[in-house]
Amino acid sequence: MGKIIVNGGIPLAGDVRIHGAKNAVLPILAATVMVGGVHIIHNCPDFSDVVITIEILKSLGAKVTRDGNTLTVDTSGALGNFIPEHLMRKLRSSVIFMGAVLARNNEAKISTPGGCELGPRPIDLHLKTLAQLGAEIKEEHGYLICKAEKLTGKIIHLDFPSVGATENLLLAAAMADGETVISNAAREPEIDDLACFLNNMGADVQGAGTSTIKIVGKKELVPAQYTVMPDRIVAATYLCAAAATGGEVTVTHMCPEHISAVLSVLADCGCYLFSTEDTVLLKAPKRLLAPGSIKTMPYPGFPTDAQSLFLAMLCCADGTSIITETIFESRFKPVPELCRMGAKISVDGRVAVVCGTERLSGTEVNASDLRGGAALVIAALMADGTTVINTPEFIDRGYENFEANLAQLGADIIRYR
Ligand SMILES: CC(=O)N[C@H]1[C@@H](OP(=O)(O)OP(=O)(O)OC[C@H]2O[C@@H](n3ccc(=O)[nH]c3=O)[C@H](O)[C@@H]2O)O[C@H](CO)[C@@H](O)[C@@H]1O
Ligand SMILES: C=C(OP(=O)(O)O)C(=O)O
Repeated sequence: MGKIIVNGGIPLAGDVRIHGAKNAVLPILAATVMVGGVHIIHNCPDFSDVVITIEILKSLGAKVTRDGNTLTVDTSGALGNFIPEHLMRKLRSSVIFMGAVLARNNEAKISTPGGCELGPRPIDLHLKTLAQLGAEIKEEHGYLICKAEKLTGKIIHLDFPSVGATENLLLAAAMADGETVISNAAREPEIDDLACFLNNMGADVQGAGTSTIKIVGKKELVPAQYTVMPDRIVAATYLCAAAATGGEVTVTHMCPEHISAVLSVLADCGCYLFSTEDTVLLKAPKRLLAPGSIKTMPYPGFPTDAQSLFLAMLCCADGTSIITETIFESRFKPVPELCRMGAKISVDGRVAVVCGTERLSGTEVNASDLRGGAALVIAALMADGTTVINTPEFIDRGYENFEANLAQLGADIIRYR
């Protein structure tokens, strides 16, 4: 088990470049199996969720090579329809292979996916809506056996705008017979990115990024070349780290429009922000102001994936912040660890009340999920003294060169593997 050691109290300064988005690249890589041939994926970050997705692709028969941030994925031989449970359980996006493999092979055998433990994460909406397109799905010995002689386009209403269910539907509908219309679709930018990749493969997807998506099924697709969008949650992470430490940081190669809700709260906290098309400069005040209340919502609302980051950042703000988590049942896991560092946070169900304190003090804490782990690093950067963060492997799921980037911004941070 590795650890991250941080000596806090240094305001971050400088520039940091944002890598490709985890939640975009994973479904895009899954979509490559829909048609045999050589796909080239640029701006593909190198972290453990991508490494596992590559293992899944290989288990299906694909050949994958990396040259810097470009992946070449040859899916000519990716005719497998079985994904072993030990790979499925390592990440959430493994479930998107269901739509992809079904579209190519009319058959898929997978187990339920993993991902961060944030409370129950059922896949009932994925199963229900794929069944509406004509898939028959049975559960046997812990595996989901999915079969579809033929997938047929339908008008489908999602009871909740689930990101993953929208993605699975996009893939299955892209090669179905006829037209599919998804209403109450998820509007996250990663959905639009996946749709753009599918359209590069010759699919006909219109309206992605809005709540109504129309897909006209195509009999054949072609391999594609694509550049993955920047990671909006990673951008939010560096901005929060800069704000928490009273720093001045420019985040580059990002899309400010994707994090409008995050930028608006940072401005309420007293930060000066200057955005261009693909950069954000943040100058933080000496002490942040508590922004009042934050409520996580589906896009374009405040992202649940940024909630833990703000929770940590606001521990030392002037005033009381109320954070309501509406997407996941159990996403306040870093709270006990932050309290051990001196934070004053009380949680009642889905609401956390953070009473800003003057200072946090370093101690030994345990990361237990991806963003919660990043949040502990933010707390450590603003704390007095030394903080040891155990199990940083959770952070490795979705951040490339995290400690090196923070060190580049002036942080005193070391990673032991
Ligand atoms: C790999 C990836 O892209 N992960 C993101 C994706 O996760 P994911 O795709 O799992 O998120 P969903 O939008 O599907 O889930 C949101 C909520 O809907 C519920 N639900 C979902 C599906 C379903 O069939 N039944 C059901 O009840 C979930 O339990 C959760 O409470 O979107 C989340 C919400 O923005 C983000 O936090 C994750 O980072
Ligand atoms: C919850 C997250 O990821 P996943 O859905 O892959 O667990 C996340 O990226 O914060």
